[in-house]
Amino acid sequence: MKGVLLINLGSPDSTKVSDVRTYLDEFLMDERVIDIPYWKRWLLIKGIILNVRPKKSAAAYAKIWWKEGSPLVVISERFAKKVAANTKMPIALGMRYGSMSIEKGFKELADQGVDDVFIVPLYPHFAMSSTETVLVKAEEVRKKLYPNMKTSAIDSFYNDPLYIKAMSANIKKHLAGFEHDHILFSYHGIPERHILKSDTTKSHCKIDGSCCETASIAHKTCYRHQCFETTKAIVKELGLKEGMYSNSFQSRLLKDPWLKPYTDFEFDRLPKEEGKKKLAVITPAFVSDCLETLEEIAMEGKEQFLEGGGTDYKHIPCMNDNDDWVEVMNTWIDAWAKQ
Ligand SMILES: C=CC1=C(C)c2cc3[nH]c(cc4nc(cc5[nH]c(cc1n2)c(C)c5CCC(=O)O)C(CCC(=O)O)=C4C)c(C)c3C=C
Ligand SMILES: [Fe+2]
Ligand SMILES: [Fe+2]
Repeated sequence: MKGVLLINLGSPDSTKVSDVRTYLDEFLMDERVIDIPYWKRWLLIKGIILNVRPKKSAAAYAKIWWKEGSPLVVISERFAKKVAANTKMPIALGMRYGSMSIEKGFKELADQGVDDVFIVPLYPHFAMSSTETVLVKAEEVRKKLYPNMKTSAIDSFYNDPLYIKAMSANIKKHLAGFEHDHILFSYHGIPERHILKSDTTKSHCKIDGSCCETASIAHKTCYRHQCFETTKAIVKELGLKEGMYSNSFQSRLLKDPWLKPYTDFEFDRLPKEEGKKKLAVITPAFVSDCLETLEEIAMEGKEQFLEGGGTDYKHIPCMNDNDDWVEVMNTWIDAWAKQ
């Protein structure tokens, strides 16, 4: 029997510093997230980061936490429930990190007699720290616990016309009544070196981004190219004018260079250097709202932009469990099931 496993990133169990530490330990010890030799990662994460970061992150989570739990988890559960209501196929949800694990998701499907699983990482764009680590972990679990199960995975959907249409409709709905002079497309950042590591041709991708407009098979796994393509497609769908929008990358950690321009620098630069005072921010790398959108963009970003000279600011919510997005997922699932 066929079934679907939706996989998102995951959150701590609560905003307690100890729970946040456990979650960050699993997340940051992932070799596809902090991609340095094991002993160096161990010293950096266990010796330094886990002594300071959990307290700071726990305080940030406390600002956005819902009565039902982490917004990312609650929204993903609501989404999965709605998708399940529109199909006869069993639908399960798992998280790459935290207690709502990928193992649990597989078990739920296996218990219902599923032996052919469609894996859907809930990330539109490929990155080694998001899609790849999900697929590697899912394969590890399958091999170890369900060796007779068949699996296949959805392709990155950054330019899928259905995703673009649903995203654009969501943006249009939330922009209504908000007068703006600029739209910032803020994507989750990654360290620049990840772009080179994920280049399957080992020659196409360049740190400076001069490669992203030249067609290449490397773009199948190029996060920056895929982000730019999402922007272009949404711009086309919404008919946005040149000069009225731009891209940036958020959520840097540690000192290495990450993809540029940095979102927090843009919050200062746009009002000061470009005279943009009324800003709408959209976050297409996230299908559900989470710490990085609700705290970093909707709260911290707003404060920074207004302090820097901006006058109006709005974060456009992610698609979350809206009906268009649910319908898109059901269409993809049906298409896979018919193959
Ligand atoms: C080196 C560190 C990180 C990389 C690389 C990275 C890539 C990456 N992350 C997401 C999506 C999310 N990240 C979220 C939180 C988060 N991310 C990092 C670090 C890296 N992410 C940390 C340490 C945290 C935890 C919070 C913090 O301490 O700042 C979240 C939100 C989770 C939630 O519970 O709400 C998401 C979603 C993507 C898509 C990505 C690569 C493209
Ligand atoms: Fe992240
Ligand atoms: Fe590129």
